[in-house]
Amino acid sequence: MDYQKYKRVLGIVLDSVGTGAAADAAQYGDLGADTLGHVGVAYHGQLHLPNLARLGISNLRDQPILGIAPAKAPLGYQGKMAEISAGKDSMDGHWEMMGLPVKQPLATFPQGFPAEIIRKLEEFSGRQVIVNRPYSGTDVIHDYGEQQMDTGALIVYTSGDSVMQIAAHEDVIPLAELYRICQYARTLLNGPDNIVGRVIARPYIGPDKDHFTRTANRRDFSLEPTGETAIDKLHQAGWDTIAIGKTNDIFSGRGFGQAFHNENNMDGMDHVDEVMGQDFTGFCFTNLVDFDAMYGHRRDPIGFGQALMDFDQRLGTVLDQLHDDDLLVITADHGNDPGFTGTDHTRENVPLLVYSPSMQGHGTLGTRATFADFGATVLENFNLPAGRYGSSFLSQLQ
Ligand SMILES: O=P(O)(O)O[C@H]1O[C@H](CO)[C@@H](O)[C@H]1O
Ligand SMILES: [Mn+2]
Ligand SMILES: [Mn+2]
Repeated sequence: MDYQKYKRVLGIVLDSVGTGAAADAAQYGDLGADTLGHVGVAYHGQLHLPNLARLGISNLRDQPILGIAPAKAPLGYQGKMAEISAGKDSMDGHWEMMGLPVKQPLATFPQGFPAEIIRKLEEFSGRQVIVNRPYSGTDVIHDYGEQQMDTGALIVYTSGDSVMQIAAHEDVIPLAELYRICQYARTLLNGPDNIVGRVIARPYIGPDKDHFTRTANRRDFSLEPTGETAIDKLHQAGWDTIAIGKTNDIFSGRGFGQAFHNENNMDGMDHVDEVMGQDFTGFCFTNLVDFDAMYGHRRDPIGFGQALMDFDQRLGTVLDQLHDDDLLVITADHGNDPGFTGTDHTRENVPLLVYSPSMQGHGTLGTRATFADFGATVLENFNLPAGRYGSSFLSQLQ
């Protein structure tokens, strides 16, 4: 089988690393949000991202990130992508990248989930449901974790996104049982009345409320993709499709030939190194979730910046390992500005950094009208027909 330019495409999604408010940010209450910009401000010019800088992370912005000068001759091509999905969650972002924007808003529950759903959940699990309203996931285990341990209840909570999250102590509800309960909850939220993007298992450990921590045994039970994605097309055509991290969960595993679970960002980068050592032909789709889960939702710009610097260091190894016929694409799925009010995602454009050592030139890809341009480019590279959304920038990469 023949491909156009690149034998391996390595996509890395820096979860929630937005690069400034989207044109429609006001509709989401997110005017002025700028994840990368505000992390830079929090560091007073001391944020050091040499490899992202070489790839042009500051070049693609109207205002450079504080302390990161735009590269004079950046490596490869850079731009931004705007989102057309009717949401700003991970599922919307990743599905749209793969050609399946979520056009109808999914259900959100600012007042908590309907009594009928809670009743069924209690009946199935034989456990009481507590909380049932929007909450920060770290606050909710601090405030209700001890009650959860004493009673064996399920902490059910949500956010501004279309998510049902279920938290339970690992010693009180074994993981297998928690996952089973989440899988059942999934079946209650597939429509037609309530269509919810994700049910997320949120296990935690620790002796008491001041020492509870969430574990890497989080699992996302996503809605089954409602149409064909670029991953499906690649897989059906016989190309290799590899998921690293949450990407596998986000597509309900559909279309991936191989999948790795990440313990954290550095473990995710270990998997990237491992996969780069494989002789595959196709697409590897990585998600690094710590930016979002550990720092964005916690509104911790210093932690966020440190995670970016840690990633940047690992990126250096990736750049050294790239083959001439590899294409590296670094992007994000939404924003989560740690300098913004609240604890929710922010509607932002996302960076688009595209590089192969075989490139002779460099240049700009502008502001892409949809995240789907990424998937469209991958499809064209592997000689597959374009979907309804997205336009390929493959021919611009010289
Ligand atoms: O506060 P935590 O539990 O991290 O939850 C966050 O994680 C969800 C998925 O990104 C978001 O919708 C938000 O609710
Ligand atoms: Mn995300
Ligand atoms: Mn999030």
